[in-house]
Formats: sequence, structure tokens, C-alpha cells
Amino acid sequence: MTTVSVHGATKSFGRTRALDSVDLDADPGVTGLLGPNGAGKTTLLRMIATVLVPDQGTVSLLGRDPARPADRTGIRRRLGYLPQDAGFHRGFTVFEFVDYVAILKEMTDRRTRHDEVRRVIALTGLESVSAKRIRALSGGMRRRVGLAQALLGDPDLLVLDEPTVGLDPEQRLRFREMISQAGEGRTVVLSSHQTEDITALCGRIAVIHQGRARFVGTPAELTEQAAGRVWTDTQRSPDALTAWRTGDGVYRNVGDPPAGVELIPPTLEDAYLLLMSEPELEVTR
Ligand SMILES: Nc1ncnc2c1ncn2[C@@H]1O[C@H](COP(=O)(O)OP(=O)(O)OP(=O)(O)O)[C@@H](O)[C@H]1O
Repeated sequence: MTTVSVHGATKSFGRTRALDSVDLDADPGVTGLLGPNGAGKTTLLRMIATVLVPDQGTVSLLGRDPARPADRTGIRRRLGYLPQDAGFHRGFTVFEFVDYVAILKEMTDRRTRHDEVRRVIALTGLESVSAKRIRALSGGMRRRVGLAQALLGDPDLLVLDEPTVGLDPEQRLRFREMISQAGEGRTVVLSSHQTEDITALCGRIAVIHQGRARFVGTPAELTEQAAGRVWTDTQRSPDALTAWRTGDGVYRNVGDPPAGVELIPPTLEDAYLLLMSEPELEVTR
């Protein structure tokens, strides 16, 4: 059984078509959504978190249909969600807030609930600030609180909207570690603008652009699409899509190379850029 199965999902807000016939499957491991601002990533994640239903198309989560109220409750019991704008109650302490979410998640027995709250606080490295008020935390620490509440009850499906946004490099690495651990044996679907995070974490990626899934496959498969299209030269090539002078003084160009230049291995970012520049190309593997 595929944990997440989205087929032909279309969603409009007024005249804006946020998603246009998107297909996406996700299984245990980490699946990443990559795309520019306004591409439709949050809309797709909200569907996978049972917050939104598509206007057209179908969504199946953990073998159930989130459009049916009885199924939806069952899915939510096995789902953890970190929304883009997690609405924290800033007057709560970290412990109180996570405990409050645990109560909403129907963990009624106080002792086992508190054990679970302490477990997720430890998992996300928040023990030392457990008694601090959320308003006194840095943005990165607040992101951890968001992850902690999503991990409550050891969910089978974890939906994380830009989990690494606003984190410093050290915290980002910590987060990567926590997310990759979370992806062992469970299904994690996340969005990110950080191609490095996507490359490091995701076994599978979907590039979303203007409401469409423009590429679905592995990071290596996406990167491979830019093979032969990145080169170095002593000057900026006029035909390059993008070019910059690197620290060692040569120009790194991306686009259609002229004859005789030195080709270099592409990165996922190069392939992403090339895909964005060719609006008609769609690749699904
Ligand atoms: N509730 C809403 N009401 C009206 N328009 C919306 C709503 N939610 C999303 N949209 C629009 O749908 C489109 C897709 O938005 P979405 O938030 O899914 O993009 P995104 O890829 O998550 O962007 P970002 O990277 O900036 O978070 C945008 O044009 C956005 O303005």
C-alpha cells in the first residue's frame, strides 16, 4: 500500500489555480517538494495533511480516503503536521504547548501523555528550554517546537512545510539529522527551497511549478538531466542561462555550451534551473 497517493489533484482559490492535475505517490522515506514561491507546494502539503480537499482528483492517505469524515479521523490519528505558519501560543512554555497539542491528539492519560511529551522534547533537543515561554525562544528553537509537536504519538505520516526555513547552518544540519531519522520506516513529505537539504535528505523529489508537477523522480535523476549543460570558461558565455565567477577566477556557466569548452558535473540546482527555464518539459519517473 502506498502511504500517500495523489492523482489528478486540482485546486483553485478564486481565479488562482494553485494545483493543476498533480500526481504524487510517497512511501516510507523522505519525499521532497521543490519549487519557487507560489508554486503550489503548501497547497499540496495541506491536502496531504487532510486540511484541504481537491476540487478534482483523488487523495488516498494510509489506505484511506480523507474526503470521508470517518476515514479522516483515522488518518489524523496517524499524522504529524508542521504547518508553514505554526500558530504557537506564545504565552505557553514549550512543555505546556506540546502537552496541549498532545491533548488535542486525544492522549487522555496524563502520565503516558507527559512521558510522550518528554520523549519528543528530548528527540528535538529542547530539554534545556522545556520550561521557557515560547515567546522567549529564537526562531530556530520555535521550529524545533513545531517538529516536536508533529512527532507526538510516533505518526506513520509526517508532513513538514519548510522545516528548515530560517535556521542557521548548524541547526539545519541538526534538523536534517532529525528528519532523516524520522524518515526511517515512516513516510515524510516536506517542502523546501533549499536544494542542498533536498539533495541530502530526499530519496524522491517532485518539482512543483505553477501548480504542476514538472518532475518526479530521484535527486540523481533530476541532476542527470543537466549533464552536458554546465561548463567553465574564462569568460561569461552570452548564451548562458546563468553564469558567475567562482572563487578561483573562472566562470561557471549553465545552459547550452559552445563547442570546445570544459564540461563539469552538474548539481541538482543546475538541473532545477534548467527545468524552470523550459516551461513545456515535464518528466515523471
Ligand atoms: N487560501 C488561499 N486563498 C487564496 N489563494 C491562495 C490560498 N492558498 C494559496 N493560494 C494561492 O495559490 C498559489 C499557490 O500557493 P502555495 O502557498 O501553495 O505556494 P507555495 O509553493 O507553498 O509557495 P511558497 O514557497 O511561497 O510558500 C499562490 O498563487 C497563492 O497565492
